[in-house]
Amino acid sequence: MPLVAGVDSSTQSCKVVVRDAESGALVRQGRASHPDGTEVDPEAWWRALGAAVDAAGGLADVAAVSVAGQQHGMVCLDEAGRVVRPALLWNDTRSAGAAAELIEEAGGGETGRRFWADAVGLVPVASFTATKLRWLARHEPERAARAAAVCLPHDWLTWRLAGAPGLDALRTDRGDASGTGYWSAATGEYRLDLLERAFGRRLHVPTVLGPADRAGELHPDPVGAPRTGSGALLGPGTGDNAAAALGVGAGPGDVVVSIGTSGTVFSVADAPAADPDGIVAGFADATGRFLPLVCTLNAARVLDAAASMLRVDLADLADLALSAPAGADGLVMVPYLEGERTPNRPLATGAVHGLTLRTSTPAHLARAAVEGLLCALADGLDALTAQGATVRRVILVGGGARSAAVRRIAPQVFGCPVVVPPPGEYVADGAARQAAWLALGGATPPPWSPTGIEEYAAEPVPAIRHRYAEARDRIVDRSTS
Ligand SMILES: Nc1ncnc2c1ncn2[C@@H]1O[C@H](COP(=O)(O)OP(=O)(O)O)[C@@H](O)[C@H]1O
Ligand SMILES: O=C(CO)[C@@H](O)[C@H](O)COP(=O)(O)O
Repeated sequence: MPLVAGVDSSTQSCKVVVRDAESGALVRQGRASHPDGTEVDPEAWWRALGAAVDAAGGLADVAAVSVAGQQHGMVCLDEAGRVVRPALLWNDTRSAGAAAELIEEAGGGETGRRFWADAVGLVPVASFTATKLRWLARHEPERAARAAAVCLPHDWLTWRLAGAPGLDALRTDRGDASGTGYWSAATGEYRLDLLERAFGRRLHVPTVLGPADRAGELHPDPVGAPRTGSGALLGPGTGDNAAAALGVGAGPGDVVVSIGTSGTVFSVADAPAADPDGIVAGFADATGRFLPLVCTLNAARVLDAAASMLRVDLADLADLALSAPAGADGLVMVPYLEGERTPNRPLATGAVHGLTLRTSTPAHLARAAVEGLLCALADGLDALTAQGATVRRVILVGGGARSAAVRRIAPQVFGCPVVVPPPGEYVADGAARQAAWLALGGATPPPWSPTGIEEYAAEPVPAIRHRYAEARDRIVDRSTS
């Protein structure tokens, strides 16, 4: 049976799975950490990929490899293919002013937002690649002058696995291209005029491949990546959310909620989204369809922060949260710890409301943290529904789905059944499924589907969301002094 490999180069770490192409059975896996920070030298991803591949027993025996990665990160390359500066990641908010400028230049307000939504399915926020290019052009003109090409984290890693064979060999896919702000999921074409509007001139961009197209071949000895072997096919790869949809096999009525560094809420759709409010991003998926998506900046790290404040580990945090009553007796946490993208409040800080003697306990704070992060995602679920998505059930994935409290409180907040696949790497799995599609051929990906799914149901508790909605806008921006 042929083996295939899938990579998830996400914000906090790199994960590699090796699976049987036909059955999808897991054969081996590995992971390695990424450095902290919102700007990262891509070489650190390359080293982590090498370590994760090594931990997964190498790639010498695989028939195909696909890379999925964190979306939107700006990787600028010079004529010789060297990075011109560390990549600015999706959660770097320094380009918030650039986003506002791009909307203003398109007519401002509702007119400007509608222009961008109609053109590329997105309204600029700090996360998107186009706004990062504007920031680079304005703030680092010398580095900007050296840029010859721009690509995304997964494009760059795929290109390195192919041996970095010149800028013309850069490849991407619809899913990740749709998060740049200069490629339209609706038309399937680049808008290089918008890239030029953002950056001041055109740059070379990767060729956009179809869902099971070949991006190249694994180089026999890509420098620094141990035991890769050679000759395996390279898939087009995709953004991490599109890969997760493929990994869990999301179908009609399924909304995927991923609680990783980002919180994302998305579904697979037959038509592109164009939300002039900018809440729902009109991405493409990894099967030739579309992926309307809402993304928050604050998700699993809200749990990390609450656990650290309470000096407990994540398992104890979950126990504490479940020991407090639903609604935490009115204690509400608005979890904008890194500013926020949805709603677009890049300078916002988090807040805790409703402190009384009764609610001043570790259990109440733990509960408020879990409920706050879920309420922010529930707002995303409402926005997705308003754009036409049907929510029969939520499929919960990402590191945060390992929390028993998140799993049990989620149906109370979302108001629908929540299913949780067994703990796993669904982004890497989606990439592996894409690689299997390439290796085996056919009109659709091989029919892998996760087994051992657990279902969580609970009576909805609308008071949790009402109380959160009252507190949501009572926040203060970060001090800039
Ligand atoms: N048992 C757990 N309970 C709560 N959170 C967890 C648990 N295990 C891992 N996490 C959190 O998951 C996050 C990483 O999730 P992951 O989906 O891998 O993120 P990313 O893909 O953005 O790198 C970390 O912030 C980590 O604290
Ligand atoms: O910006 C988005 C989606 O628009 C994020 O979802 C990134 O793609 C990062 O993902 P994680 O590392 O949190 O999985």
